[in-house]
Amino acid sequence: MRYRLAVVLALVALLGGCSRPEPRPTSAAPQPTSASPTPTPTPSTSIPAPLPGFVVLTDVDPRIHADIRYATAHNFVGRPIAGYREPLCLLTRRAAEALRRVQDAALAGGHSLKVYDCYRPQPAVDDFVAWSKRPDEQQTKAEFYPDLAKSRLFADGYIGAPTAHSRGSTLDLTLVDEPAASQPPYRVGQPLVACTAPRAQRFADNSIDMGTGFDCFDPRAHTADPRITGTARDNRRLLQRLMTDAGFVNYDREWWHYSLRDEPYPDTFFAAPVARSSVG
Ligand SMILES: C[C@@H](N)C(=O)N[C@H](C)C(=O)O
Ligand SMILES: [Zn+2]
Repeated sequence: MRYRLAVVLALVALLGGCSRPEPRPTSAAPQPTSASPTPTPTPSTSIPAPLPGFVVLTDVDPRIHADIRYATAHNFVGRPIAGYREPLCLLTRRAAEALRRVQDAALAGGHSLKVYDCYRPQPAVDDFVAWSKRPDEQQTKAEFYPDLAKSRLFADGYIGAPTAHSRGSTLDLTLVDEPAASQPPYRVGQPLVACTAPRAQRFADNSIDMGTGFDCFDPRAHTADPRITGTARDNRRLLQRLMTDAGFVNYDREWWHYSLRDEPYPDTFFAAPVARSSVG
């Protein structure tokens, strides 16, 4: 009997990830109107497993740029995040192929996509949650959440646990000019500038101007924030049109966050690390 149970558990593990009910926004957070990425944490153990039907985005479309921030120290935590073993964008094949169509359209207009984060393993989400409970660790506040208390980051919907990213068809991205301008490397300890500062002052990301930097936890990052006008507003709208035309939905609190509407794993949150060895 015990043996039979073990076989069943092993089969579940082999099928990959763990299935959960569709996440809901936390009651503390305002309700997002689209692509809700602020679900209620669901207690359960995620099973590291190969990622079925996932691909490395650059294998599907090598023209797409990548700056996988959570594999580096240049993110809101200030160090590489658990589970990011390699700086890769892993996605379901369906999402990657949809992005290839977005890239075709972006290139026709003189732009290219640049991805910041794609599939995010559950251990990375756990790392974010653990970090959020250590109020003393705020070395990146000046850049990433200059006007928001760290204690509000999850409650206000800027970080999700669990997150749609763990289902493999959600990603964070921007547009760069093509050919892309070079970007200075981020050096740990360099002076930090608020992500809400004008483009010429904040970190010199080679993104076209989106009105704030990436992972800027501030209402100015809300896609339709009325303070974002002119070129930056046009650029957000351009990204939104390109992505929407290919079947993605924007999260209205983050101009960079998109989910494939028709995702293949709407209920499954994966845990395998971000590494080439995790894809089939
Ligand atoms: C943390 C940020 N890049 C992001 O993806 N936020 C949403 C809300 C998420 O974590 O799902
Ligand atoms: Zn995101």
